[in-house]
Amino acid sequence: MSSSAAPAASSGLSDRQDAQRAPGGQDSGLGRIIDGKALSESIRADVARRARELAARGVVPGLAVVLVGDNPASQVYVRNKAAACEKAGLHSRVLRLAADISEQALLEVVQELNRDPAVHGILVQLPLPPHMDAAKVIETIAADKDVDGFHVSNAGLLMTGKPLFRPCTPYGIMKILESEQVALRGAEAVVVGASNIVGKPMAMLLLAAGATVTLCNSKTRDLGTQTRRADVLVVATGKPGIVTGDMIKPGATVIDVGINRNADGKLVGDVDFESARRVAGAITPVPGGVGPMTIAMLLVNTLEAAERSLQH
Ligand SMILES: Nc1nc2c(c(=O)[nH]1)N[C@@H](CN(C=O)c1ccc(C(=O)N[C@@H](CCC(=O)O)C(=O)O)cc1)CN2
Repeated sequence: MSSSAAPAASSGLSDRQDAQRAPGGQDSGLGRIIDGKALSESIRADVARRARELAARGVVPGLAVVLVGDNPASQVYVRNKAAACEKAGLHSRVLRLAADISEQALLEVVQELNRDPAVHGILVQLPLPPHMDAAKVIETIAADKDVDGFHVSNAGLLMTGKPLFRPCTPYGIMKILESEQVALRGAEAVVVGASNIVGKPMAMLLLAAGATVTLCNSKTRDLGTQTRRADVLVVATGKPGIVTGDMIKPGATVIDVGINRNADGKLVGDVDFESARRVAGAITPVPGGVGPMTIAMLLVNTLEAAERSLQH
């Protein structure tokens, strides 16, 4: 990590990052580990409080989760979503469908949920089996129940600066940056990975917050030249170790979205954590960084869908 301790305005670091440096401008040598689990728990507690207020007005927020097939990771995520709902006082319904169900039958399940007034939020767990057109399935979800924020209408609203539902992972990352007091206005933000679920909406949210955004993809030449400019670096490629410490600007905030299992069965991100931590000002770990925030923000989106239902 850099040994200079310039003020936040010129270093590109948050106040908290600068404050963390030792007196005399000496660094500890390691970036701080951002605790996404703790932050997600405080958000979930707030959702629980708001859900109790809604319940007092006669509305229990309801989430329907559709799981097609038996992908082991998806089964865990869906179980965790249902458990998180229950803990926060939200009602959840999990619909488990066989891997060989027809696309038409799945669309009918979604349409039925669209009509159900007790269901405020609907999500179809991804990935879907290969015989399904995921985009078609997502477009079938009513946009005002699309708590994943993946529907083309919600993508358009986000792009034009009037978001209804923000996709949960990028939304969770924005909450992490806010809680870390990272100054985004005028900051250089680099997003590696241009998926519809994470990279593209992430770029939109950072842009809306005033950052200058570079969105890299799998064809970006000399990735390190781009990433080394970043005050805020978000990596979401699904490629373990694609970003190493030498590709990071000293003091940068590094957000690792990757969840990969290495040869030893250990979960690792897309960022090489050990080398990155020697350069970054702060970094999210895997596990315990972005992942828990994804589920917390799903609860927020579901709760807000239910709150909006009272306004109609
Ligand atoms: N319909 C959707 N499908 C998928 C989404 C999504 O947001 N909507 N995102 C991912 C999976 N996902 C949620 O669905 C998800 C992934 C990881 C975590 C998480 O908490 N990870 C933990 C580690 C968990 C483990 O031990 O495996 C962590 O990072 O600490 C939550 C949600 C793809 N599909």
